[in-house]
Amino acid sequence: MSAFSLELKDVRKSFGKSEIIRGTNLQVPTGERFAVIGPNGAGKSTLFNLISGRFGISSGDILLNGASTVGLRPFEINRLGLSRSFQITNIFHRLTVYENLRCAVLWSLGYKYSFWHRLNGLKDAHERAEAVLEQIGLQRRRSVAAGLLTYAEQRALEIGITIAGGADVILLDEPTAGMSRSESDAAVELIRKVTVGKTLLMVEHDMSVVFGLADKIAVLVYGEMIACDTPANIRGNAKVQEAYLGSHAPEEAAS
Ligand SMILES: Nc1ncnc2c1ncn2[C@@H]1O[C@H](COP(=O)(O)OP(=O)(O)OP(=O)(O)O)[C@@H](O)[C@H]1O
Repeated sequence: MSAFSLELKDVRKSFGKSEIIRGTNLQVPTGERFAVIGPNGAGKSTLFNLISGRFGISSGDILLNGASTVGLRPFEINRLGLSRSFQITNIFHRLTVYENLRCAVLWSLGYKYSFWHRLNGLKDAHERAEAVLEQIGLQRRRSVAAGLLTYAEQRALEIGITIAGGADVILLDEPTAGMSRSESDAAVELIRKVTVGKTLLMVEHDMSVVFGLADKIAVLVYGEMIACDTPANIRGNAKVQEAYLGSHAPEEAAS
């Protein structure tokens, strides 16, 4: 068993003649929370797309729990234990909150979307969906159509859908984007709670979220990982200050 849930080894990705990811290395130890930060266009989303299998890498290797995922399709990587959030787009707006979660559980079990006729017999899926519903604090909203939830509730549901299948490695894409300060504080607490014992990699622009939640921060600038360190060391890293953080890092971690 690898000590690292996720490893990137000299990963490169080009679109046409443009090299967007330029030899990235990253080791995420099992059970740790990592944040990837960097300026707009640095390649953060591309990196997520490579890790989750949406795009193929041009060269290098990506290991999930010690095994290479190169060449695998997103659902195959998902079945190996990696789940990625998609910023609300994976919510079915006409289904209720509970149905969305049950759907996500069934998807992870391999029922895809042809499961409807078997639903009642699937006690495990029901219990798992109920457990996630409780974890994300939306029990009272269980019968509400997801499209009628508030924005913050939809983002919580999105996190619920991401963790519903029981994946060990969770990728969250800007989980607090568009939230007020108090909503984002609540989201941080939710993420902290649902990722206990799991490995988290998140892309996030809000530095108080990043510094409050991450064990380690990886800084990506123009496709190169210029630093990966604890929040305190990242705050004090002159190279990072110059390339990205400037005066934007919070004075003290918000944890
Ligand atoms: N499918 C694609 N084809 C061609 N170029 C792409 C593709 N996807 C991303 N890029 C380019 O890769 C670069 C990095 O984009 P990416 O979205 O990964 O950056 P980012 O760090 O996530 O930015 P932001 O913080 O603004 O979301 C950009 O120049 C973008 O235009």
